[in-house]
Amino acid sequence: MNTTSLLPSVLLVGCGKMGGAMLEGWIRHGLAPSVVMDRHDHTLPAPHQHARTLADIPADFTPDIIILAVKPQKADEVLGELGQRFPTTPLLSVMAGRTVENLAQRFSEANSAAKPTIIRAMPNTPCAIGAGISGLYAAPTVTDQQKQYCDQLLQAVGETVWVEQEDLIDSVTAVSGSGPAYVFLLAELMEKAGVEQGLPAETARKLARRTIFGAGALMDQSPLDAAELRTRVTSPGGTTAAALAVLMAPDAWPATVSEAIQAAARRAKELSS
Ligand SMILES: NC(=O)C1=CN([C@@H]2O[C@H](COP(=O)(O)OP(=O)(O)OC[C@H]3O[C@@H](n4cnc5c(N)ncnc54)[C@H](OP(=O)(O)O)[C@@H]3O)[C@@H](O)[C@H]2O)C=CC1
Ligand SMILES: O=C(O)[C@@H]1CCC=N1
Repeated sequence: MNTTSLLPSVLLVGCGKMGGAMLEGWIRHGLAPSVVMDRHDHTLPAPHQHARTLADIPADFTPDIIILAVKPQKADEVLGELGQRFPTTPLLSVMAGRTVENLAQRFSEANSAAKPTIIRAMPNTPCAIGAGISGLYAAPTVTDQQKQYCDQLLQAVGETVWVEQEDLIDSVTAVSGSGPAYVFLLAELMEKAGVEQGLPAETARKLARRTIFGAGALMDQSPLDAAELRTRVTSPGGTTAAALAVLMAPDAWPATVSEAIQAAARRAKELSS
C-alpha cells in the first residue's frame, strides 16, 4: 500500500451507481493510485486510470484490494478472469446476494491456484456525499489488515457496522442498502399529496424534500429514539395524530414496511448464486 495516501489502492470493477458513489468519496479522501474498470467511459483525476477490460489494466498494477461492484447477475463474466490475473488479491464484494462461497468458487474456477479472500459489504448510495452506512461481513480466515482496508474504504464514505453471520448481509441489504429508495419514494408521495392539497408543484417538492432532510438531520444529531422524536411532533388531538392514525394502523405502515423489507431480503437470497 502507498503509505502517503489515506486509502489503499483499489481495482474498482464496475463504476455505475454504487461503484461511482463510493469512488467520488474515495477520490475526495485521497486514494492510492487505482484503476476503475468499467465498460462506460470515465474521466478520472491522475494518477487514477480507467480500463474497459482487464486486458487494458497496466501489467505492473497490483491493487491492495479489488472492489466488485457489478450487478450480481453479471459478476460471473469477470470473476474467472480476475482469479487468473490477481489470484491472491483480496476481494471486497458490494453485490447483493452473492455469497462468499459462491464467489470463491467462481474466482478460482479458471485458476486452481487462486486463493480468494472475500469480504462482503453492503453500502448505500448516500456514500456519494460521505453519508453512507455499510454493513460488512468477513469470514474468520480474513486477516485484520484485510478487514481494516475494507473498513477504511467504507468509513471514508460514511459509517460501518460489522455483522457476525453472512446471511445478515441480506438483512442489511433490505434495510439500508435498498433503504434510500424507500425514503425517496416517501418524498415522491409527499410531494404528490401536497399537489393534491392545492400546493404549487415546486412548493410541494421543496416542502417534501426539506422535511425529509430536516427530520433526518435532526434524528442524526439527537440522542432521542425516533419514536420520541415522532411523539414530539404529535399534539394530542392534533393534525399529526390524525395522519398517524392512518399510517400506523396495523395493516398500514407496520405491515407494509415489514413486508417490503422481507421481500428485499428474500430477493437477496434468490440472487445468492
Ligand atoms: N445501486 C445501489 O443503491 C446499490 C447497489 N449495490 C450493489 O452494487 C452493485 C452494482 O449496482 P449498481 O451500481 O446499481 O449497478 P450499475 O449497473 O449502475 O453499475 C455496474 C457497472 O458495471 C459495469 N460492468 C458490468 N460488467 C462489467 C464488466 N464485465 N466489465 C466492465 N464493466 C462492467 C456496468 O456496465 P453495463 O451498464 O454495460 O452493464 C455498469 O457500468 C450491485 O451488485 C448491487 O447489488 C449495493 C448497494 C446499493
Ligand atoms: O436493488 C438492488 O438489488 C441493489 C442492492 C441494494 C440496493 N440496490
